[in-house]
Amino acid sequence: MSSIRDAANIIFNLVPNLNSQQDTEVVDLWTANGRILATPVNSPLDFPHWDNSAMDGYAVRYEDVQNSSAEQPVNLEIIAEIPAGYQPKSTLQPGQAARIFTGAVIPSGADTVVMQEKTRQEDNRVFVLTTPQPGEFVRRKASYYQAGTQLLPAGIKLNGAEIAVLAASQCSQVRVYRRVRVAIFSTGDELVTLDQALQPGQIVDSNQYALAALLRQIGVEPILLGIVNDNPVALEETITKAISYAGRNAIAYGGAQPIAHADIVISSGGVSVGDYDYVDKILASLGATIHIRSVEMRPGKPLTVATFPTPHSPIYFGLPGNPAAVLVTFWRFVQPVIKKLGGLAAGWEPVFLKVRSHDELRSDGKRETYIWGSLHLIDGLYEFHKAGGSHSSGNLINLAQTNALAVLPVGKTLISAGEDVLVLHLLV
Ligand SMILES: Nc1nc2c(c(=O)[nH]1)N[C@H]1C(S)=C(S)[C@@H](COP(=O)(O)OP(=O)(O)OC[C@H]3O[C@@H](n4cnc5c(N)ncnc54)[C@H](O)[C@@H]3O)O[C@H]1N2
Ligand code: MOO
Ligand SMILES: [Mg+2]
Repeated sequence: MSSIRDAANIIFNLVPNLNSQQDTEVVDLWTANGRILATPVNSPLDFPHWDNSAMDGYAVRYEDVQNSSAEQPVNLEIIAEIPAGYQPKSTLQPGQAARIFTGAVIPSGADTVVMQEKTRQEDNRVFVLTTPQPGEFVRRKASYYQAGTQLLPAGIKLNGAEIAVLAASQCSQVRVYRRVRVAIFSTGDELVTLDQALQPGQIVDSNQYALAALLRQIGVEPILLGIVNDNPVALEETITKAISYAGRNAIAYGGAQPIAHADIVISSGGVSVGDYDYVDKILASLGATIHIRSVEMRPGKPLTVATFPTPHSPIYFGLPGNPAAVLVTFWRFVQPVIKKLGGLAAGWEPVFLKVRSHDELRSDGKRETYIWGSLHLIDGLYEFHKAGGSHSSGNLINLAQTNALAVLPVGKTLISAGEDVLVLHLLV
């Protein structure tokens, strides 16, 4: 049985780097939200593009107003009005000012802006009621970004701020990593789809719905392979299909024939020691290397992670069948793998926060224990509240509304109410 730390190291090191040329696509900026930038972006534009005003007011020569005050205001001749979007036509001479508005180009000769509230205008003259700082309220050309240097690095997620930066630099299309392909299926003779009448002994395959939703939450459209019976032949057929899946986004590697399989295959169930738990056996018969068979964690102990002796092998996750184990192992291992595989250079690792626990938390101390619950903001600080009801890994009912998992390491049997606890933060 691997410790969580070892398992995490082994699993995260299995993740191949997507090829920054072949595993990419060009998308329109309007649809780039949430995608990972595949190549660094430079801009030929300076930001700001030209010296411009940060205020509505008057562009002046600092020299003219350096001793101005409310008692002894300097007054200047207003020689121009410069709204945003216009090119100034004249140069300020000593004793002159230009009426200017936020975002408008600073006229030559001027070096400082006095905000309107610190002035008084009489006809074509402005009285300056303060001494500004030299250069005040001038947004200097290239002071935010110099043309030709790196604007955005590869490997970052494009959200509102990054998309604004790209739009401002007239980047209408961007090269991003292709979406990660993930195939999922469930195993178990007891499983039926949710529209089937339940016979004694049967339950609905909720894991596939859970996994599909978790994947869509991180921008992956899952390949749904359905329910597979506890039957070695059917299982082998499905696993073979999953690892050789030729999907819509077929990609050619190294100029060879297009081979497009899932990058990741996730099954749930059939990885424990029962007579009908066939997953590991089938993986072995297909020549897979099984990197992880079980992990010192609760829930989630019988976790299988494997790869196949094929170029660009998918990573196979055989998650334990219990619904809580599926969610916990997905959040702890699978989600980071998908983010890393998807090209995210940093920030793909699980995030643990130290917060106060509202409730007493207990474990037998034998395995690292993940207790589901929610974070509540109390006076600006997060507090962990344990979900009520049974924490059996077969109970999916009280998993609803979970947004954090409290972690009790091996050997830790009790966290008293009010004590600090590390929680795995689940907000994506
Ligand atoms: N002798 C032992 N038995 C078990 C051990 C052990 O160490 N020794 N480990 C237990 C733990 S911990 C877990 S977790 C489970 C994992 O079992 P499997 O991965 O083999 O999963 P199954 O046996 O197929 O199912 C377990 C449980 O989950 C339900 N299930 C399965 N698939 C779904 C689905 N798609 N949707 C909803 N629920 C599902 C299934 O009905 C079972 O109740 O093994 C323990 N046993
Ligand atoms: O690991 Mo199991 O998931 O404890 O129920
Ligand atoms: Mg089993």
